[in-house]
Amino acid sequence: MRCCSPPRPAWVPTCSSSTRSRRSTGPARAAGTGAWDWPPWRSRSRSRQRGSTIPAMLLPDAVCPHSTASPRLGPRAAGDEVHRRCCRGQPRELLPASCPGMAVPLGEPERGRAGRAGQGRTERGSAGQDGMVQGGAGPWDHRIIKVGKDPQGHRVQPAPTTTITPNPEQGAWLNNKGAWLSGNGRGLTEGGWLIGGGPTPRPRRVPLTSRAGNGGSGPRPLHGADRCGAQRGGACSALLCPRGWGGGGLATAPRGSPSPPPPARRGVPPPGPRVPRCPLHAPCPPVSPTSPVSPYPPYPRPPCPPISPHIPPPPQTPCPRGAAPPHLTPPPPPGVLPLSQAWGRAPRLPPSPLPAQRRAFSNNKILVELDESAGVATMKFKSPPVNSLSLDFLTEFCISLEKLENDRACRGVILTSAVPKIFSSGLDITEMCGKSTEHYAEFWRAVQEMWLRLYSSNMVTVAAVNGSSPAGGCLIALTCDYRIMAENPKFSIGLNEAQLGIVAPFWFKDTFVNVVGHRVAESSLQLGSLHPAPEAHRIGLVDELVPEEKLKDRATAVMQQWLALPGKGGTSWAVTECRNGDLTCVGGPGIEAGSCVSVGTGGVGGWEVGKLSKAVRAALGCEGCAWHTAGRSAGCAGRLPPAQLAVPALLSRAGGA
Ligand SMILES: CCCCCCCC/C=C\C/C=C/C(=O)SCCNC(=O)CCNC(=O)[C@H](O)C(C)(C)COP(=O)(O)OP(=O)(O)OC[C@H]1O[C@@H](n2cnc3c(N)ncnc32)[C@H](O)[C@@H]1OP(=O)(O)O
Repeated sequence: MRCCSPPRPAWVPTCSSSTRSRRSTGPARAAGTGAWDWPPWRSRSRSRQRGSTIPAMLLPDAVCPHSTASPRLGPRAAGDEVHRRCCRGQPRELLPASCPGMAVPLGEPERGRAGRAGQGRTERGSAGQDGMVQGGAGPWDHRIIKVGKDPQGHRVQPAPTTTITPNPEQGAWLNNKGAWLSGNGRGLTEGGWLIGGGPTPRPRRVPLTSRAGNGGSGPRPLHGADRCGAQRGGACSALLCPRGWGGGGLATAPRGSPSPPPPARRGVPPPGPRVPRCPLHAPCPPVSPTSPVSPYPPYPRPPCPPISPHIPPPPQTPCPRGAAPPHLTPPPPPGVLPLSQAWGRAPRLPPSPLPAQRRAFSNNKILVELDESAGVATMKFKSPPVNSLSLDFLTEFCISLEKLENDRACRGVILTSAVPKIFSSGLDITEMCGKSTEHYAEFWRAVQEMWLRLYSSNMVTVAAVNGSSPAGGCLIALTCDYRIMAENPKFSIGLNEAQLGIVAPFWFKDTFVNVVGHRVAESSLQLGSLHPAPEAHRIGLVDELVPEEKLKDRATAVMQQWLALPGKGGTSWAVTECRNGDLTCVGGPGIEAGSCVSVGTGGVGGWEVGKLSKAVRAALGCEGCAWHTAGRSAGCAGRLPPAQLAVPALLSRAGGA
């Protein structure tokens, strides 16, 4: 029986052959032992392909680290507790009866859960993941088992067993979370992801009037009290609860969405007209200082981000980012509509007509400054004396990252410290002794969460290491795309756990190995070495050294370099045509015509541009189909009309992956 997925992300696989083969050290059973690595996550090479790998499985109950059957998490009580919270995010159909998550009555409307899907809740999103559907006894019975991003570029994770019901009168589709889908049955989309058909094992029709929640594109506001799992007695995670993220805004239909207005729910006044989702227009949600049922210990929730005074307040006002900049909209190839025309959405944010817009938000331990014009945020750790990674820090880190992840204006993050001479001292040692088992479990979960979110961020991440960075601090730097360190030899970095008499977790190790190579990692880990900056550079632990006063500028320059690339951080889209069994890029900004375009293994939007391996091409063997890829800042808005896509064919040729 399958149980819960990792704490996050929790995509449900569509195919065992999905992308596992592309991982160097992804989740796998240890040979002969039957044991599973945990957390099931990819590692990456330095020439990583962001978004090209995904967690490829739900974990069986026995290997869920939070389940009582897991040998990894220790005492049963802690396992139960965390497992319950973890599994809260899973469709109940997939939970075993033994799962503590099943303690929540099945009959209860899943409002809090539904609210997770696409409402400010971001899933560690591999940009290249597609929605897949199992089933379909009729043309409208589909079980979405994996989804990706919504049309605005926000990742969504609807419950993996979404049932889609047609609403013929309005020519659209409604899933069992109340989210509107658009499409024609062959190319249904939810949250911007194409879904297909097939027989449904157990189609579940949900009467319109009993639907609760909103799968992400529905009209109901995010921040109502009934949106929060905490309000119904369910577990509410600060990271999951939309109210934990002040900038979530309204979960409304994308601009130009063909979705019809939603039906009124019984007892619920019909919602107002849909308005474009613009974080700057989002009303500040009510924020409760603490949540009694939060799996996190009470902590002051971050205040809502300030709304820039120059942004007109009414949400109905057309978003100033709405129009596509002409110079960024490349001419489409013959017969192919520009993505923005095809779907009525801007493929990316226009440059602001105003002077550089900067926004900042801050919580107790992290200061975030977002330069909207550059699309780059700086996260400054400000938790003196040493920026130790306490539970509070980790929680705020994840919230800040998620905020930025949800912000279309942000495409890259620079991590640095506001504390002189210290980047981060690593895990807060005081969190690791004299606390309850539950606290340990919670703390460790938060450590993993931080790593997972950062590692798999769709934003370009650059560590500007302006001080010492032992252990967990080093992990943060390792988890970024690029590391620049101040060239002060007094600053050191490394995984020094051995010196503390503890062993770096294997995923610390894997991340380290990916950066410095096996042998260097081996000896460094065994000795618990802290490498002075010059040595760290020599062994490849950091990518470059610069004088401390130039660190910021250099990080900014590197970021610009990364963001100029198409794909993950880039702003380009490209269209490919299949000619003679090959995929040929017909061009796009920053993409040379004739270059290969990575199509991953199915799906639309968000794919990175890069080399398309012969193997993938052979697997796809596409003929006469068109494909496109959209960069993140295009908000993954790029979708060709279904008629122009042959995605199902591609998917089937790719083995359903
Ligand atoms: C609980 C469930 C999970 C269990 C998991 C078990 C397995 C985990 C296995 C491995 C993962 C571990 C990862 C880690 O990150 S462990 C932490 C490793 N960190 C260190 O070893 C850093 C130790 N600190 C230093 O080296 C230095 O403090 C410094 C270089 C960061 C700064 O030096 P300096 O400027 O001279 O400051 P001080 O040394 O005087 O320190 C100031 C102040 O800060 C306190 N402090 C330092 N580090 C930490 C820390 N990691 N956590 C908490 N507090 C820290 C230090 O004690 C001083 O406090 P004060 O005496 O009260 O002023």
